[in-house]
Amino acid sequence: MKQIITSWRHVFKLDPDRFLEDSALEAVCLSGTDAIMVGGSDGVTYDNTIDLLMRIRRFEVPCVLEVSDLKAVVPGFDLYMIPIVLNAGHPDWFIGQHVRAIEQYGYIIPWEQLIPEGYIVLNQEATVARITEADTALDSALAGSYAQFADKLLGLPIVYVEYSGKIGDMELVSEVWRKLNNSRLFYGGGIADAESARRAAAVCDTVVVGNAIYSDLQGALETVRAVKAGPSGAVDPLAGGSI
Ligand SMILES: CC(C)=CCC/C(C)=C/CC/C(C)=C/CC/C(C)=C/CC/C(C)=C/CC/C(C)=C/CC/C(C)=C/COP(=O)(O)OP(=O)(O)O
Ligand SMILES: O=P(O)(O)OC[C@@H](O)CO
Ligand SMILES: [Mg+2]
Repeated sequence: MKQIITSWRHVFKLDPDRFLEDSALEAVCLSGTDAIMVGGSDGVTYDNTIDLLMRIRRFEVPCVLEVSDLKAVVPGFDLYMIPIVLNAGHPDWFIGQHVRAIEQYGYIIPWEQLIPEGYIVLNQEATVARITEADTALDSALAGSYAQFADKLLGLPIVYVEYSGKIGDMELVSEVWRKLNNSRLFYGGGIADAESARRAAAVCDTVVVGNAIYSDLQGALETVRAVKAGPSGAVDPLAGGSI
């Protein structure tokens, strides 16, 4: 099942702490996106997570939880994404919380459902940067070195360039992508319409769209087709997949 991530080109990230009416959730789940990722950097609780999971489960789209708080780990997701913040200013966000989680819950962890993600956090205004005290002042070369560390030394399946809340430097993203051999590159941050989606899709493996779902649903929905269409503009009927 973990293999499924290699077919993802587009992912919508839904925040359990934000309101989304039923019609909007339906449009997101039926949009043709490859997966729904549930997660946020704060305000995520067991109750708001299970509520959102139950609403998404009315649809067939794969649904994964990005774990940011142990108290909000809900059973029933297809996969559990485990963020490791490579450029965190405090080791808690790289290894500390993870080891404590394993110490506490190791006996019930469904390892075959866990996928680690090596985050490179680059927007210093984002909550995730503040919480993890991330060193966001990286140039392309240094970001590429973090990526190589994650890919070649740690063997992580995903490197995630995170600009949450703003559009990133696509030259830097492209440089990071060139440095990867085995890890997939996820890009997230400020993708809000077809044009920004196309530019990101050209320099990464998987485009993640979050905030736009809440601020401009129509623009967010257009990103699916833009990402899947590829550079020629033609939609690949074989792209995407299901569990
Ligand atoms: C089914 C079952 C019983 C499962 C048990 C599974 C289990 C207990 C597994 C534990 C395994 C494990 C090792 C867990 C790690 C625990 C943990 C809490 C690790 C820390 C994760 C971390 C580094 C969090 C920091 C924040 C972060 C990177 C969040 C990721 C999501 C993100 C960046 C969202 C952006 O959110 P947004 O709200 O948009 O933020 P901004 O405001 O910044 O834009
Ligand atoms: O919310 P946006 O800016 O789209 O970013 C998506 C995702 O990378 C957030 O973790
Ligand atoms: Mg967000």
